[in-house]
Amino acid sequence: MPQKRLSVVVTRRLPEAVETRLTELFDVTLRDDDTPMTRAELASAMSGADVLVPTVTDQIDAGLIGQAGERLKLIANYGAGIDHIDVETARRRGILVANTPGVMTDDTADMVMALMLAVTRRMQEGLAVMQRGEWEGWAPTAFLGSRLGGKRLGILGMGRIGQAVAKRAHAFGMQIHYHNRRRLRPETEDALEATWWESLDQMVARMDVISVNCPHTPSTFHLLNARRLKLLKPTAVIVNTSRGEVIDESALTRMLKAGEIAGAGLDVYQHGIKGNPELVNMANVVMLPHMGSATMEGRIEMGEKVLLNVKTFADGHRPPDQVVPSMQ
Ligand SMILES: O=CC(=O)O
Repeated sequence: MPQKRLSVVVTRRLPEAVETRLTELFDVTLRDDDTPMTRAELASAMSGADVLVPTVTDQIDAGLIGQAGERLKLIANYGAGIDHIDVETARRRGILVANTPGVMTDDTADMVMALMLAVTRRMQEGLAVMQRGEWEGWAPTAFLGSRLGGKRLGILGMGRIGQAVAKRAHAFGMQIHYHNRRRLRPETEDALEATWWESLDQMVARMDVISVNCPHTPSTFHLLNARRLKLLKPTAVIVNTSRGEVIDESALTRMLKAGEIAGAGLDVYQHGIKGNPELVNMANVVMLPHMGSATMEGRIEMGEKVLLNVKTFADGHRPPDQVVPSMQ
C-alpha cells in the first residue's frame, strides 16, 4: 500500500510541526478543536482508519477495540503512559500498540524537582501573598520551609524517570532510596548512590520525600493506599507526576487535612480536579494540571516518535516503540 494512502486519525491537536509532518506523510484526519473526542467520535475514528493516534485523554477500552473496524492495525499513542489502552484486547484483535517513551524523561524529572521545591519551600503561600499584594517585607521567621539537602528521597519506580529524578536529587544533596520490583544493576545503583528497599512499607516509613515514578498498572493501583500512607512520617512530602491511580487520593486528602503528612505536589489525579476538590485550596498542596512533560521540545520529540512508529509500520515493520501486554 503506498504510504500516502495509510489513513491516520489523530484525536487531539498536536504541535503544529508534528501535524504538518504527519500530513505530509499520511492521509491524516486532524482534530479541529482541542477537546477530547467523545466515545462515539472515538468509535467512528476507529471504524475507518488504519492508524489511531490517541493521547492519555482517550479511554481505548475493550469495548471500543471490540467495535474497531477491520482496517485498524495500529494504535500509536502520543505519550508514554499506556494505562488508558487495553493492550491485551488490542493484541487479541491483531492491533499493534506503540507509545513514545524516553523523550519526556528529563522534562518530567525536572517537574518532580520543581514540585518538591515548591512544596518544601512553601512557594504556593509566597506566590499567594505577592499576588494579593500583601507582602510587608522580609522577616526572619516568615515562610520557613525545609531544606532538601541531607533529606531522604524515596523513589517509587526506578525506571527512566525515576533514575533521572535520582540524578537531580543527588545534585541537591539528597540521599537516594528506591523501591522497584527489580533491583538495579550494581553499577547503576553505585553510580546513582541509591539504596534499594525490597519492602515498600519499610522505605515509606523512613523517607522525608516520596516521588511516585512508576507507571499505573493493575499491580500499582493504589500502591500507596491508606494503610501505607499512614506509615509516612508526619513531616513527609509526596510528589506524584506519574498517574493519580497509584495513590489513594481520598486517603491522602484526609491525611493532609489532619496534618498527618506535611505536604504534596501533584501533577496527576485519579478523577481530575473534581475528584478531591478540597485539595485545591490547601496551602501545603501544590497542584498542577498534568504538565510534567509539557515542554515544546518534548512534545515535538513525542510527535517525532509517533511519526517513526507509524512510518515504520507503514513500511511493513514493527514500530520501534511497540508495547506488549506484559508491560501493563
Ligand atoms: O503523562 C504523560 C504520558 O504518559 O505520556
